[in-house]
Amino acid sequence: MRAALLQLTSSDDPAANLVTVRAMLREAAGQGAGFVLTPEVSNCVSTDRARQTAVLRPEAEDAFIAGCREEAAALGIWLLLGSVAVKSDPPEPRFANRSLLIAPDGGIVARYDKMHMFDVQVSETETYRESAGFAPGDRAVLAQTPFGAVGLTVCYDLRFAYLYRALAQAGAVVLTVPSAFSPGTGPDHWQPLLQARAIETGCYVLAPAQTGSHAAQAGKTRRTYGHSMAIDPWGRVLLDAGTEPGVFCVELDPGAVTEARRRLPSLTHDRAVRGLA
Ligand SMILES: O=C(O)CNC(=O)[C@H](CS)NC(=O)CCC(=O)C(=O)O
Repeated sequence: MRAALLQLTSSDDPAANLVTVRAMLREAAGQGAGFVLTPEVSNCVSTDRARQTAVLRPEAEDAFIAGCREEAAALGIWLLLGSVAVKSDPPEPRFANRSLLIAPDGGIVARYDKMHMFDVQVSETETYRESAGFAPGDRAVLAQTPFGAVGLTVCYDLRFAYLYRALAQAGAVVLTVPSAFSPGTGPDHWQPLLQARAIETGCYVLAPAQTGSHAAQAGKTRRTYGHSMAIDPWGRVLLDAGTEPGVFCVELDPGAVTEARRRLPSLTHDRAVRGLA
């Protein structure tokens, strides 16, 4: 199975982003990919609440999602919309940061709302308050596919190892981490965390990312770290996409999951943690 990671510099215009993503989906399918993954908030990178309120829609009315489903069906590919920002069901006023897995017939087979909110002051000049705009999800999601069970996560979730362990112990062989990682944390944390999650679980870790300078919003330019990555179940880096947008392919071998877990079966060696109460 060939997977393709799309590295994007999404703008705050969902219609323009759709045109870009559809072209890249065709390029990925042309390169033989049967599973294509996009980064966090592929439909709209924006920190401007008024702009988001104007352009974002509930999932069922979102033209970006509809267009991507149509393209996936036309190409006959599996598609992970790493995440899309969508309006939540009332009365929740905040948006959902939602990962959608789309089957080759265009149907949505799994949806996961990002659980951990990035409420962090990375430095004097870099502060994030994700929970102000987004409502966190409260359940993990494992999706069955012909290439194995896929555990859905998003970006900052990466720092919470228990989620990945639970997904792997529930049967995941692929873990997805679509992201818009911050330039202040990416250089030191992104790759080691992705490798740790792969090593701990014996899963493939697929992490398509936003990259570069996004449209200025409310006077501030949003920057993201890029470096979309694929890690194999032994923890080796299969792909580092650098910082330019593009389509990046990797080969997935289900046998590699079995082999990594045979050599290092730590996933079955859990002990209860006692003595701290
Ligand atoms: O706000 C949006 O447009 C979409 N959401 C994001 O970009 C989120 C919250 S600001 N980014 C992260 O989770 C980065 C985590 C990170 O960088 C780390 O864990 O170090």
